[in-house]
Amino acid sequence: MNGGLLVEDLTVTVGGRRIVDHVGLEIAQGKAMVVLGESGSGKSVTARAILGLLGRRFSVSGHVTFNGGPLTLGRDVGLVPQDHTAALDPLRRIGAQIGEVLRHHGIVGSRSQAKGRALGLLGLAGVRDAERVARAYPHELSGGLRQRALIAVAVACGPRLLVADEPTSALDVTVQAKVLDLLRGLGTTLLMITHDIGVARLVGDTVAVMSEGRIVEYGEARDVLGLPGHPYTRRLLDAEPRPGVPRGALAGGLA
Ligand SMILES: Nc1ncnc2c1ncn2[C@@H]1O[C@H](COP(=O)(O)OP(=O)(O)OP(=O)(O)O)[C@@H](O)[C@H]1O
Repeated sequence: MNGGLLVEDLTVTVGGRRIVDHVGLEIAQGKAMVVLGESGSGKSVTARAILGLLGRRFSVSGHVTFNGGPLTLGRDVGLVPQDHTAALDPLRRIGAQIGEVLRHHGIVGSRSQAKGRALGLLGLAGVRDAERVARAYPHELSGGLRQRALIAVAVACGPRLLVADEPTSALDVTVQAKVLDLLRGLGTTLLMITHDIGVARLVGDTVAVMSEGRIVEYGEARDVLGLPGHPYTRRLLDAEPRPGVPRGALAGGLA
């Protein structure tokens, strides 16, 4: 593969326990992959291992390449974290937090340049009233706006890969759909982690289903979510609330 993300044979152990087990993933440039699985299946640890963000307690092996070379956090890849309350500094205005990322990476030299650029990034993240949001402290904003602010931070350095870990799980359904649309529309290669099949349907070109640290099923989203081959995927799909379909119908029908 020439472009995109390639993860080969990724294994993570902690305290003698293997929590990610020989995981391989491939995302073509500009495409979106969703890693889907229940809580504790190893999705977040996989994402953090790919980004090199796991602490020393974790032992990590395997290969990660992006566009054929090593992956550099900040320059190549932006992270949209799960918890927008914890990820923003409560004591600093949103504009200053975005500006700091821009200056830290040498993208702008002066404070006034940083300010202008921060407003542009908030606009890109779908914020209509960028001036007001830039002046606000995190607690003055809705969850949806805080998540958009984090997207602005994540895309500040023009990354070609975005990793988003449950980016909309704290948002209500309408805001969730808008933020997912936005992430999808940015055109970067996207790795999204979720336990929500609805999110996987909206975002994924491809879907990898994870259970107990392993990828149990992997393929085009329409195939994996339309006609799942693995019993675990069928159980996940069957637990999805859908109007008019009795629970158990899918697992029973395909088993
Ligand atoms: N710091 C840690 N020390 C020890 N074990 C950990 C640590 N972090 C995660 N784990 C274990 O690794 C496994 C995978 O966790 P992970 O957070 O990747 O799951 P997940 O699929 O992302 O779940 P969730 O959706 O709840 O975040 C779990 O069994 C978890 O207990």
